[in-house]
Amino acid sequence: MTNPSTPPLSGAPLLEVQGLGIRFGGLHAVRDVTAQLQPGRITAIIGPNGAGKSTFFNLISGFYKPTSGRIIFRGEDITPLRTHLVVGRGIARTFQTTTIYQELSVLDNAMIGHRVRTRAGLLDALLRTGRERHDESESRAGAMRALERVGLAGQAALPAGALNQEGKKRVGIAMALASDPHLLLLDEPAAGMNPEETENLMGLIRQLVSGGLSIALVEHKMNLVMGLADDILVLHHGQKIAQGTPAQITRDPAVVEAYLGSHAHGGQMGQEQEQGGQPGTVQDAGVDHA
Ligand SMILES: Nc1ncnc2c1ncn2[C@@H]1O[C@H](COP(=O)(O)OP(=O)(O)OP(=O)(O)O)[C@@H](O)[C@H]1O
Repeated sequence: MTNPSTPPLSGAPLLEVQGLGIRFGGLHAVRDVTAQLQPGRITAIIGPNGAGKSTFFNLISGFYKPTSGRIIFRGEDITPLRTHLVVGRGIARTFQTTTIYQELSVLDNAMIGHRVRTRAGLLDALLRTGRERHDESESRAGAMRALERVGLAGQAALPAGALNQEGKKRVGIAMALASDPHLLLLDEPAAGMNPEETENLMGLIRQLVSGGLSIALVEHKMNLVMGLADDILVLHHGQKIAQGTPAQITRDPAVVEAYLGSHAHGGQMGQEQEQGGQPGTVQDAGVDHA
């Protein structure tokens, strides 16, 4: 499924990884992955537990340095850059477990997102040193713009802890958006959300993309992935086994095998199977539909 607002492919990828890999001791967590992410699109990265999805995100965002391969973003080789420089180039991410500061206001959280991501100075941000005060108005404006984008401008003064689960997720996304990225990486954005909240989140993601943002997400909930993604990259044992549209991916024998295999070996996917899935598809392979 392609978003109605999806722009035609212009040719130049937004992000390209070439032979990307990382080893942890003897474990090859990501191995020789070559793939492209196109601008203005939603790319989902899926795969059984332990497939290397989060590690892939950590590589792209500069948290881990690859042991092989290159990462090209908007035509620039960003492989050697440290995290805050990667953010400066326009890649921001959320985390599986979003760290928000419950006692601080929604606005302060978004401002911390702006400062941490652009200056790599959490302590500065929390202690409000002179340098930070100097940047305060810039951060405030950036944070407010981010809150408007996630629909939280009206709750800016509330303590973040007063928001419901969906609101807290939106704060986490605003923290990432505060650096005004070109590419937003969402790590399991729907984790812990009920179906209604998940639907709302999908609406927000579509809205952000129609506003010009490109998004890559790691997600286990297949209804979200299949309903949202323009393009899906499938990892298994750290390797890319397929990339294509949701329709292509659900019928890809290697993908079905990877999911069925992981299900058969102790149900690694760990989620219940929904009634009525189509036989021989990823939906049928023990993947969570939420
Ligand atoms: N910092 C690290 N040190 C050692 N091993 C790691 C590290 N980070 C990840 N791994 C290992 O790399 C492999 C891939 O992990 P990763 O978290 O990327 O998988 P995943 O696909 O995101 O899994 P899940 O769906 O469970 O979140 C796993 O075997 C994991 O234990």
